[in-house]
Amino acid sequence: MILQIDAGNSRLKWRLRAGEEIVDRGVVSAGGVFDVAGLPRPIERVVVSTVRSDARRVELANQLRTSLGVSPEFHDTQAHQCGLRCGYARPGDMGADRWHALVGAAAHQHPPLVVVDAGSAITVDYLDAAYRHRGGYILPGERLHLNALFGETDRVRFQGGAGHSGRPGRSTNDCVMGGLHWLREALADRLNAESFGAVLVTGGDAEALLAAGLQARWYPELVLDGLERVDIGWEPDI
Ligand SMILES: Nc1ncnc2c1ncn2[C@@H]1O[C@H](COP(=O)(O)OP(=O)(O)O)[C@@H](O)[C@H]1O
Ligand SMILES: CC(C)(COP(=O)(O)O)[C@@H](O)C(=O)NCCC(=O)O
Ligand SMILES: [K+]
Repeated sequence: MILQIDAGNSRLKWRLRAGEEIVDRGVVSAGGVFDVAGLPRPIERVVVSTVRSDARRVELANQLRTSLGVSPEFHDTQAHQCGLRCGYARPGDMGADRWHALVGAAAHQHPPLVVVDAGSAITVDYLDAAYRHRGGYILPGERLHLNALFGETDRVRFQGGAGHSGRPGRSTNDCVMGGLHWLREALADRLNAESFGAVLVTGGDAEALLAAGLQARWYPELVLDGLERVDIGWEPDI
């Protein structure tokens, strides 16, 4: 079996593939322990897409090697791979999750397309009909947004809560949660107003963006879908 890992800044997402079948999958939150020892065996290979630091990459590799006796294969952004061309002058600077999400999107949907990954950061990337990455945007994700308000102010304190009245807030909590909803709606409206191509959304806050009106197809494991295509050398039937 092959263990596929998407190690983001907030959570580690994984799934175990045996041929055509996904036999297990999971999410490990920040600070949580990835109980690798408890996974079904045998695991012959481990492939990883990660945006974490080199030190955290080494830590993950050591854990996997110790627990599974397998050295993970890390896949990073490439200038040209799976028929796609990266729009960065320095491809290695672009987060591997963004690159793999683009590959995964191209495998699900003929471009032109837009990929939105609502993770620790919200990323938006554009792939044209010739499979060329035309660049993108990086914004703070919801957790970072709320952490910044809490951490960088003395008096903005809130409990959270999903509901949004649609009216201006009359308490600190409602102002904060309403403001978060405003940002979701603003991003959804901005993307809905574009006509670049189909929008695909992934990431831990994807459902919140969809609930705020984003018109997009939801692929919860888009990064892992792309990592898998990179691993098997997939190419689009252009
Ligand atoms: N249990 C959770 N732990 C952390 N973030 C979560 C959780 N559930 C939902 N989220 C939301 O998902 C976002 C992180 O999404 P994710 O795609 O896992 O990020 P990354 O790929 O950057 O690790 C956070 O901004 C947070 O709002
Ligand atoms: C922008 C990101 C933090 C998003 O990662 P995530 O939110 O999934 O943890 C990640 O793609 C990254 O570290 N990128 C490096 C900078 C760049 O892509 O230009
Ligand atoms: K991500």
